[in-house]
Amino acid sequence: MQNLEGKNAIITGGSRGIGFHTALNLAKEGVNVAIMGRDEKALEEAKSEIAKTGVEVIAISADVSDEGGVQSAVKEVKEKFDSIDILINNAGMMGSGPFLESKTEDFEKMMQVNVFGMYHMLQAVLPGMVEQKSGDVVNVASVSGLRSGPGGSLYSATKFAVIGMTEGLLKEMRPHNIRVSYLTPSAVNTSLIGNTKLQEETMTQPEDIADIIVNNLKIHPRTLVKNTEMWATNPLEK
Ligand SMILES: NC(=O)c1ccc[n+]([C@@H]2O[C@H](COP(=O)([O-])OP(=O)(O)OC[C@H]3O[C@@H](n4cnc5c(N)ncnc54)[C@H](O)[C@@H]3O)[C@@H](O)[C@H]2O)c1
Ligand SMILES: CC(=O)[C@H](C)O
Repeated sequence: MQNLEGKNAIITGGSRGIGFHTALNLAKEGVNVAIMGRDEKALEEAKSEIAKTGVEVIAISADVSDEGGVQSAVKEVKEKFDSIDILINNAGMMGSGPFLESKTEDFEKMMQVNVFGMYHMLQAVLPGMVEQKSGDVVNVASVSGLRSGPGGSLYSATKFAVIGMTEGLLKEMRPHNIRVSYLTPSAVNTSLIGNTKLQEETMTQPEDIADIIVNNLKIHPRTLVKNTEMWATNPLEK
């Protein structure tokens, strides 16, 4: 295992849900964290909570689907932290419903956030990791990127794309001593899936995903855990 203390991380969508808990767990390990999101009030609240751990915390308001905004946000982080050692590409949105009732603009928006958002972050952060010959990237996909069902075709298309991009990239980056991996959670108890009628105790909690991310990051850099697939116990996922 490696010690993460003193490393620097960026977490997109770090103001709530999986992103917030991951940022908090990393901070508890002594990692300085930059959280990115769109809601300034939520970001400031998250920042105060994480700062109680004693690490350096930066909160930056940026929309991951805005390439220029991402470039400036990452530049700001690089100016404050010496290096970026860990990138958690977590920001995402979900839309669902019958395919024939879907609207092009809604699908485009979801692609922009879930796929191009990750692409912009990777383009901004990876050159520094290649230069320093080390780094960890975790792309949050979903079990919806492994299989799909009625009403889920468009969200699944974005998550299949995330996994495809990650599979190629991890092989390109491995010779540079950079680990690029992905996670495929099932139903996690966050605002993303809203009112699902699922019982909370049958769902994965965002803290569980954060535990898995941090545990994987602590594994010695010579070994890459390519994907961690998680299953809640609820009936949605049969
Ligand atoms: N909740 C689930 O059941 C579940 C399951 C599998 C995968 N996921 C994935 O986990 C990730 C995190 O989701 P969550 O469940 O914590 O949801 P959440 O809604 O609680 O959090 C999403 C975060 O992403 C941020 N975000 C959304 N659009 C953004 C944008 N354009 N720019 C910057 N930030 C943006 C939000 O502000 C928020 O902080 C998503 O990629 C989601 O697809 C969630
Ligand atoms: C939101 C999501 O990704 C599903 C539940 O797998």
